[in-house]
Amino acid sequence: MAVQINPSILSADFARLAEEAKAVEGADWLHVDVMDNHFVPNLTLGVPVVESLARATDTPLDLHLMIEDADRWAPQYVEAGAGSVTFHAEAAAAPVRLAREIRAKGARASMALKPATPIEPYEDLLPELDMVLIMTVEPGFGGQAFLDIMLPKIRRTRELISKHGLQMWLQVDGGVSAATIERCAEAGADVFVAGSAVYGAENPAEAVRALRAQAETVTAGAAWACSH
Ligand SMILES: O=C(CO)[C@H](O)[C@H](O)COP(=O)(O)O
Ligand SMILES: [Fe+2]
Repeated sequence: MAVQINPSILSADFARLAEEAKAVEGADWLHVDVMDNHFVPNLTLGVPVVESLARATDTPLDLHLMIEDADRWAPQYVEAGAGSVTFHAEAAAAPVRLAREIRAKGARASMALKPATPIEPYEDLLPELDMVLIMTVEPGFGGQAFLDIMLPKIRRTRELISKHGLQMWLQVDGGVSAATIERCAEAGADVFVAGSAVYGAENPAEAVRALRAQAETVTAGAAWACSH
Protein backbone atom coordinates (compact mmCIF):
# COMPACT_ATOMS: atom_id res chain seq x y z
CA MET A 1 0.00 0.00 0.00
CA ALA A 2 1.62 3.26 -1.07
CA VAL A 3 -0.38 5.92 0.78
CA GLN A 4 -0.96 5.79 4.54
CA ILE A 5 -3.06 8.24 6.54
CA ASN A 6 -2.29 8.49 10.26
CA PRO A 7 -4.71 10.67 12.28
CA SER A 8 -3.04 12.41 15.21
CA ILE A 9 -4.89 12.06 18.49
CA LEU A 10 -3.28 15.33 19.62
CA SER A 11 -6.34 16.99 18.06
CA ALA A 12 -8.80 14.50 19.64
CA ASP A 13 -10.68 14.76 22.94
CA PHE A 14 -8.24 13.28 25.51
CA ALA A 15 -11.12 12.39 27.84
CA ARG A 16 -12.59 10.09 25.13
CA LEU A 17 -9.47 8.54 23.62
CA ALA A 18 -10.96 5.08 22.99
CA GLU A 19 -13.98 6.53 21.16
CA GLU A 20 -11.81 8.96 19.24
CA ALA A 21 -9.58 6.06 18.13
CA LYS A 22 -12.66 4.17 16.92
CA ALA A 23 -13.88 7.26 15.03
CA VAL A 24 -10.97 6.85 12.59
CA GLU A 25 -11.06 3.09 12.09
CA GLY A 26 -9.93 2.57 8.52
CA ALA A 27 -6.91 4.76 9.11
CA ASP A 28 -3.59 2.97 8.72
CA TRP A 29 -2.06 3.97 12.06
CA LEU A 30 -3.07 6.12 14.99
CA HIS A 31 -0.42 8.80 15.50
CA VAL A 32 0.31 9.44 19.18
CA ASP A 33 2.29 12.57 20.10
CA VAL A 34 4.26 12.18 23.32
CA MET A 35 5.59 15.52 24.65
CA ASP A 36 7.58 16.06 27.84
CA ASN A 37 7.52 19.87 28.24
CA HIS A 38 11.33 19.89 27.78
CA PHE A 39 12.06 18.85 24.20
CA VAL A 40 8.96 20.83 23.22
CA PRO A 41 7.01 23.42 25.24
CA ASN A 42 3.96 21.20 25.71
CA LEU A 43 2.98 18.15 27.77
CA THR A 44 0.72 15.34 26.59
CA LEU A 45 0.75 11.70 27.70
CA GLY A 46 3.04 8.87 28.73
CA VAL A 47 3.51 5.11 28.88
CA PRO A 48 0.37 4.15 30.92
CA VAL A 49 -1.95 6.00 28.51
CA VAL A 50 -0.29 4.33 25.52
CA GLU A 51 -0.73 0.91 27.17
CA SER A 52 -4.45 1.58 27.62
CA LEU A 53 -4.87 2.98 24.11
CA ALA A 54 -3.14 -0.08 22.59
CA ARG A 55 -5.73 -2.28 24.32
CA ALA A 56 -8.62 -0.03 23.23
CA THR A 57 -8.05 -0.05 19.47
CA ASP A 58 -7.11 -2.49 16.69
CA THR A 59 -5.45 0.34 14.75
CA PRO A 60 -1.68 0.08 15.27
CA LEU A 61 -0.03 2.91 17.18
CA ASP A 62 2.50 5.22 15.53
CA LEU A 63 4.34 6.89 18.42
CA HIS A 64 5.99 10.27 17.86
CA LEU A 65 8.27 10.91 20.81
CA MET A 66 8.98 14.61 21.31
CA ILE A 67 10.95 13.96 24.47
CA GLU A 68 14.49 14.29 25.75
CA ASP A 69 16.49 11.16 26.52
CA ALA A 70 14.83 9.17 23.76
CA ASP A 71 17.41 6.38 24.24
CA ARG A 72 15.97 5.63 27.66
CA TRP A 73 12.27 6.00 26.87
CA ALA A 74 11.67 4.75 23.32
CA PRO A 75 12.03 1.02 24.16
CA GLN A 76 9.39 1.42 26.88
CA TYR A 77 6.88 2.60 24.27
CA VAL A 78 7.47 -0.58 22.25
CA GLU A 79 6.72 -2.58 25.39
CA ALA A 80 3.60 -0.43 25.91
CA GLY A 81 2.23 -1.72 22.60
CA ALA A 82 3.45 0.67 19.88
CA GLY A 83 3.89 -0.78 16.40
CA SER A 84 6.13 2.07 15.30
CA VAL A 85 8.30 4.34 17.42
CA THR A 86 9.73 7.62 16.11
CA PHE A 87 12.46 9.33 18.10
CA HIS A 88 13.88 12.76 17.26
CA ALA A 89 17.41 12.88 15.84
CA GLU A 90 18.00 15.90 18.09
CA ALA A 91 17.08 13.89 21.22
CA ALA A 92 18.89 10.58 20.65
CA ALA A 93 22.46 10.16 21.89
CA ALA A 94 22.99 6.89 19.99
CA PRO A 95 20.44 6.71 17.15
CA VAL A 96 21.80 3.54 15.51
CA ARG A 97 21.83 1.62 18.77
CA LEU A 98 18.35 2.93 19.57
CA ALA A 99 16.91 2.00 16.16
CA ARG A 100 18.34 -1.52 16.53
CA GLU A 101 16.84 -1.84 20.00
CA ILE A 102 13.39 -0.72 18.81
CA ARG A 103 13.51 -3.23 15.93
CA ALA A 104 14.81 -6.01 18.19
CA LYS A 105 11.84 -5.46 20.48
CA GLY A 106 9.50 -5.91 17.50
CA ALA A 107 8.46 -2.41 16.37
CA ARG A 108 9.28 -0.30 13.34
CA ALA A 109 12.06 2.20 14.04
CA SER A 110 11.74 5.75 12.79
CA MET A 111 13.65 9.02 13.17
CA ALA A 112 12.17 12.53 13.04
CA LEU A 113 13.84 15.79 12.02
CA LYS A 114 12.78 19.23 13.26
CA PRO A 115 12.49 21.88 10.54
CA ALA A 116 16.04 23.23 11.10
CA THR A 117 17.69 19.77 11.07
CA PRO A 118 19.02 18.64 7.67
CA ILE A 119 18.75 15.04 6.42
CA GLU A 120 22.23 14.87 4.88
CA PRO A 121 24.20 14.08 8.10
CA TYR A 122 21.91 11.06 8.62
CA GLU A 123 22.25 9.51 5.16
CA ASP A 124 24.33 6.59 6.43
CA LEU A 125 21.74 5.79 9.12
CA LEU A 126 18.87 5.28 6.68
CA PRO A 127 19.33 1.48 6.34
CA GLU A 128 18.85 1.21 10.12
CA LEU A 129 15.41 2.83 9.92
CA ASP A 130 11.93 1.83 8.71
CA MET A 131 10.74 5.42 8.33
CA VAL A 132 11.93 9.03 8.38
CA LEU A 133 9.59 11.76 9.67
CA ILE A 134 10.07 15.23 8.22
CA MET A 135 8.36 17.78 10.49
CA THR A 136 6.45 20.38 8.49
CA VAL A 137 5.79 22.54 11.58
CA GLU A 138 7.88 23.22 14.69
CA PRO A 139 6.96 20.29 16.94
CA GLY A 140 4.84 20.99 20.00
CA PHE A 141 1.32 21.86 18.90
CA GLY A 142 -1.41 20.79 16.50
CA GLY A 143 -3.22 23.20 14.22
CA GLN A 144 -0.15 25.11 12.98
CA ALA A 145 0.37 26.31 9.42
CA PHE A 146 2.25 23.97 7.04
CA LEU A 147 5.85 25.08 6.36
CA ASP A 148 6.18 24.75 2.61
CA ILE A 149 9.89 25.57 2.87
CA MET A 150 10.22 21.92 4.04
CA LEU A 151 9.22 20.57 0.61
CA PRO A 152 12.83 20.50 -0.71
CA LYS A 153 13.87 18.44 2.36
CA ILE A 154 11.08 15.94 1.68
CA ARG A 155 12.25 15.71 -1.93
CA ARG A 156 15.91 15.30 -0.91
CA THR A 157 15.03 12.58 1.61
CA ARG A 158 13.07 10.65 -1.02
CA GLU A 159 16.09 10.92 -3.35
CA LEU A 160 18.41 9.50 -0.67
CA ILE A 161 15.99 6.64 0.06
CA SER A 162 15.87 5.81 -3.66
CA LYS A 163 19.65 6.18 -4.03
CA HIS A 164 20.17 3.53 -1.35
CA GLY A 165 17.45 1.27 -2.80
CA LEU A 166 15.57 1.21 0.52
CA GLN A 167 11.93 0.23 1.10
CA MET A 168 11.46 2.63 3.99
CA TRP A 169 8.53 5.02 4.48
CA LEU A 170 8.67 8.83 4.43
CA GLN A 171 6.25 10.52 6.83
CA VAL A 172 5.22 14.18 7.01
CA ASP A 173 3.68 15.69 10.14
CA GLY A 174 2.30 19.17 10.73
CA GLY A 175 -0.28 21.19 8.84
CA VAL A 176 -1.14 18.32 6.50
CA SER A 177 -4.61 18.95 5.05
CA ALA A 178 -6.59 18.95 1.83
CA ALA A 179 -4.72 22.14 0.93
CA THR A 180 -1.21 20.69 1.41
CA ILE A 181 -1.27 16.89 1.09
CA GLU A 182 -0.80 16.83 -2.67
CA ARG A 183 2.37 18.94 -2.48
CA CYS A 184 3.74 16.56 0.19
CA ALA A 185 2.94 13.54 -1.99
CA GLU A 186 4.50 15.19 -5.05
CA ALA A 187 7.67 15.77 -3.02
CA GLY A 188 7.83 12.05 -2.15
CA ALA A 189 6.00 11.54 1.16
CA ASP A 190 3.88 8.41 1.48
CA VAL A 191 2.77 8.50 5.16
CA PHE A 192 0.66 11.50 6.13
CA VAL A 193 -0.09 12.55 9.71
CA ALA A 194 -3.17 14.75 10.03
CA GLY A 195 -4.52 16.02 13.34
CA SER A 196 -6.79 19.03 12.97
CA ALA A 197 -7.68 18.13 9.36
CA VAL A 198 -9.15 14.82 10.61
CA TYR A 199 -10.45 15.50 14.13
CA GLY A 200 -11.59 19.01 13.21
CA ALA A 201 -13.79 17.56 10.46
CA GLU A 202 -17.46 16.74 11.01
CA ASN A 203 -16.80 13.14 9.99
CA PRO A 204 -13.21 12.09 10.85
CA ALA A 205 -13.41 8.73 9.00
CA GLU A 206 -14.60 10.51 5.86
CA ALA A 207 -11.76 13.04 6.21
CA VAL A 208 -9.29 10.12 6.27
CA ARG A 209 -10.83 8.67 3.08
CA ALA A 210 -10.75 12.05 1.33
CA LEU A 211 -7.11 12.71 2.24
CA ARG A 212 -6.15 9.22 1.06
CA ALA A 213 -7.92 9.71 -2.28
CA GLN A 214 -6.19 13.05 -2.78
CA ALA A 215 -2.71 11.67 -2.05
CA GLU A 216 -3.34 8.61 -4.22
CA THR A 217 -4.06 10.78 -7.26
CA VAL A 218 -0.43 11.94 -6.96
CA THR A 219 1.36 8.75 -5.89
CA ALA A 220 -0.35 6.63 -8.57
CA GLY A 221 2.01 8.18 -11.11
CA ALA A 222 5.16 8.33 -8.96
CA ALA A 223 8.02 5.93 -9.76
CA TRP A 224 9.05 5.59 -6.09
CA ALA A 225 5.53 4.52 -5.05
CA CYS A 226 5.87 1.27 -7.05
CA SER A 227 8.64 -0.01 -4.81
CA HIS A 228 6.43 -0.89 -1.82
O1 LIG B 1 3.64 16.21 16.09
C1 LIG B 1 2.73 17.02 16.05
C2 LIG B 1 2.95 18.40 16.61
O2 LIG B 1 4.21 18.49 17.15
C3 LIG B 1 1.38 16.62 15.53
O3 LIG B 1 1.42 15.28 15.09
C4 LIG B 1 0.91 17.52 14.40
O4 LIG B 1 1.00 18.86 14.70
C5 LIG B 1 -0.52 17.14 13.98
O5 LIG B 1 -1.40 18.21 14.05
P1 LIG B 1 -1.89 19.06 12.77
O6 LIG B 1 -2.19 18.07 11.66
O7 LIG B 1 -3.10 19.76 13.27
O8 LIG B 1 -0.76 19.98 12.40
FE1 LIG C 1 3.36 14.15 15.55
